Amino acid sequence: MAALFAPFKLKDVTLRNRIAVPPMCQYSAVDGHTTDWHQAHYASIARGGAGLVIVEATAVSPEGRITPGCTGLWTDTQIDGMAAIAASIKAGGAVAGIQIAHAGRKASANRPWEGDDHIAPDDSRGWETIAPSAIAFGENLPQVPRAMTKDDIARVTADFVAAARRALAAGFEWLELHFAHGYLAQSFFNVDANKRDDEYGGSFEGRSRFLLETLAAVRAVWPQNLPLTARFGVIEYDGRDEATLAESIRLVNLMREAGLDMLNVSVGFSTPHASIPWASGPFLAPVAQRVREETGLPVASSWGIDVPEVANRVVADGQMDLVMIGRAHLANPHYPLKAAQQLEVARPTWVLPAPYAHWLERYRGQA
Ligand SMILES: Cc1cc2c(cc1C)N(C[C@H](O)[C@H](O)[C@H](O)COP(=O)(O)O)c1[nH]c(=O)[nH]c(=O)c1N2
Ligand SMILES: CC(=O)[C@H]1CCCN(Cc2ccccc2)C1
Repeated sequence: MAALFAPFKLKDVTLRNRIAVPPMCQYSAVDGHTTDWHQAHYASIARGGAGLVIVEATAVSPEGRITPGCTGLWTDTQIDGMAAIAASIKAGGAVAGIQIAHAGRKASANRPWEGDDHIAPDDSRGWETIAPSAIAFGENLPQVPRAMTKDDIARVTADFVAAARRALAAGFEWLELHFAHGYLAQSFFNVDANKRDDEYGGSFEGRSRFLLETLAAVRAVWPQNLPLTARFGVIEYDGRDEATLAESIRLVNLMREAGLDMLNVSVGFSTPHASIPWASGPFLAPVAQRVREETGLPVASSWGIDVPEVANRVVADGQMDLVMIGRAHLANPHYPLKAAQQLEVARPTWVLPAPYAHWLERYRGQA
């Protein structure tokens, strides 16, 4: 049995295999509401055979969006569209997950293919951004955010709780907190982005407070029998990796104690000056393994792990429990079929739903 196609049980949820479609923004929402684009995108990708499909970073408030085209769960009218998507993912045979997020100082930006930069200050499409401190990300995101007050912090944590409730109402069974990629939560933890001198900054405890408080608040409303996970950047590739990793693992252990069920290991993306080893294949797999071994949590990870044999090996070797395979699914929503064929899984076509699998199985030897 190929390790990649072994089922995976977490709390009361069982995935049919170790292939997860990670959250991938579609930038196609209208005032945070999903559209036909999302419905078709998620339904088709879920039919491809992945065990888990996680819906894109979904903002907990309007100012928490990255771009005006990002989805939201900040108001009840956004639930119906998400409920239809969750139902389609389940109908495709995958577990329906969703990631909830606040973009912090990276918010109020143009779509990647429309500049990938902050919306100009005089452009009415944009909005004021907020962050732990009045420090800009830089380069294409030069806008200096407003430093959050304690009331802002309490409100955003409450927004995460409200969004989690809406995600549950929509029928999602897997919730991921977006604590990575230089967005609000990551920036609270990052020593360069967070220069606060109150209890939400400074020491490790201060910089961890927002993440731990928000995790605890969401855990209290998310059913204990359903997975509550977080995507968190444990490394920045900014020259201080060992120190960052040590602190990050310390925080992940505290998250585990606060009820986190799994960590989705990612990169911090807190600075435009990082040296990320993109060309090194599955560069994050050894980091994921270290987190898995030093926290005892199941871990997922990603970044360039799309060759089936490589994806299979990182699971077989115990580096991660789930492989988040993103862009390869944009290129081929039936990626798991290709993986099943290459890994010589029995009756590979049956990773697809019966209306497809039956007829493909009859054409043996088809590439
Ligand atoms: C178009 C698009 C959109 C997003 C992403 C990527 C891309 C390409 N990624 C990162 C993604 O989940 C994944 O981790 C990376 O793409 C790396 O995996 P692959 O190398 O693509 O398999 C991403 N990550 C995340 O945590 N939340 C998100 O909403 C998004 N959105
Ligand atoms: C929302 C989120 O976490 C995403 C938004 C799109 C860019 N993502 C980061 C990314 C960088 C390089 C290649 C692929 C992805 C982060």
